Amino acid sequence: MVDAPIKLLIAASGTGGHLFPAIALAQELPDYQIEWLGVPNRLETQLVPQQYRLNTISVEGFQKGFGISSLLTVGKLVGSVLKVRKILQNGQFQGVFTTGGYIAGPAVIAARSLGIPVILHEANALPGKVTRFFGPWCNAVALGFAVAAKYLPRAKTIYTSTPVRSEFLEPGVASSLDLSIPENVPVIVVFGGSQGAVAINKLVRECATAWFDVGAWVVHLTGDKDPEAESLKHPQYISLPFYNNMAALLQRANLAISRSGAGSLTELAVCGTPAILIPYPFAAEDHQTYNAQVFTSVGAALMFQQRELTVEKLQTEVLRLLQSPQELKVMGEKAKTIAPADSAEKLAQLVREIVEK
Ligand SMILES: CC(=O)N[C@H]1[C@@H](OP(=O)(O)OP(=O)(O)OC[C@H]2O[C@@H](n3ccc(=O)[nH]c3=O)[C@H](O)[C@@H]2O)O[C@H](CO)[C@@H](O)[C@@H]1O
Repeated sequence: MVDAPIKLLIAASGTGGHLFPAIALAQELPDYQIEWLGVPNRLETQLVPQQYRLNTISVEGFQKGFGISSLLTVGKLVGSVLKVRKILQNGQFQGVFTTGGYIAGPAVIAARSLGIPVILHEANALPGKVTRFFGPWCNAVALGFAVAAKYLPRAKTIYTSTPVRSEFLEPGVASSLDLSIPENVPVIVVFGGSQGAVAINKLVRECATAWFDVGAWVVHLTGDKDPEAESLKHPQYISLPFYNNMAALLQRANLAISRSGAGSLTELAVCGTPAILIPYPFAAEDHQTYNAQVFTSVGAALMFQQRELTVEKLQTEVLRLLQSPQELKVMGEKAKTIAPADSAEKLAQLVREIVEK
């Protein structure tokens, strides 16, 4: 008789940074029967492959009020926990994997109250509040950056790095770039996480002419919330709200200008792309600065805080780097030292060890 497949519920929601690592893990577990737990109106409805059934619950705003201070928050949490318990029981799930954030609270409580093991992956150098609070309840907390362990003294932490989408690891993926850019020109990629960054978009549009003048091309991933996204036209400028083949694009790029979300950073590291990092100033507890510091501390990137970054400064730094291929090369090599390529495998191994025990 063939054994029934192991059933795993993946609770990952909201941003590319939370979804892509979970999708990469799911792809590493082809023999598992996987379902998703998300929220009805967030990015998971677009990004989660259809083969994974998406169960949704409403937990919007949960993380913000998470101080156990507001009755409303506690009420919402109890409601969400009950719903997740029902999903887990009805589906007879044997394990839960989560990438943290607001969906993780109810997922962890529901699973642990039923004795179901939970593996949490925390991608950031400074773990989020939910991870710090619920980490000790989990069977293991896998870390995107080793430095995060010091903020989780009571959790069972293990460093796995953050999994990237499988195409990042395919040899020859660079040739799949479907943007018409001449071969020998320097390419600058600009992106602001999975949602785009309007403030960076504005700065870059004001800087770009000087970069075009020295022959550079700019691929600008603006997100879909920038009303001026279409305002710059130039033969060396490609602007898109979102681009899927990041693996090819980051390998082609000579320089990236980016926010410092954990997902973007890990991909930059895997591709060895030198970067100028501009942490999102309103990220919870300024965690993007902590992420960026992992890169600046080894010389893999430069970091500028948005409040201090003027058009002149960004324009000049980029021109300087474009004229210093050796410096770019060294930054790219340093970036590669940060990300081990087998993160998805390691994480899948950890899930198997815990869920199949
Ligand atoms: C604003 C905010 O709080 N963001 C957080 C969010 O990630 P957020 O999704 O904002 O940012 P990440 O850098 O982690 O991930 C962005 C992902 O989107 C992809 N992408 C982006 C643009 C595009 O056109 N195509 C594309 O595929 C990138 O390749 C990357 O995989 O969760 C991360 C992981 O907890 C955190 O580190 C980030 O700080």
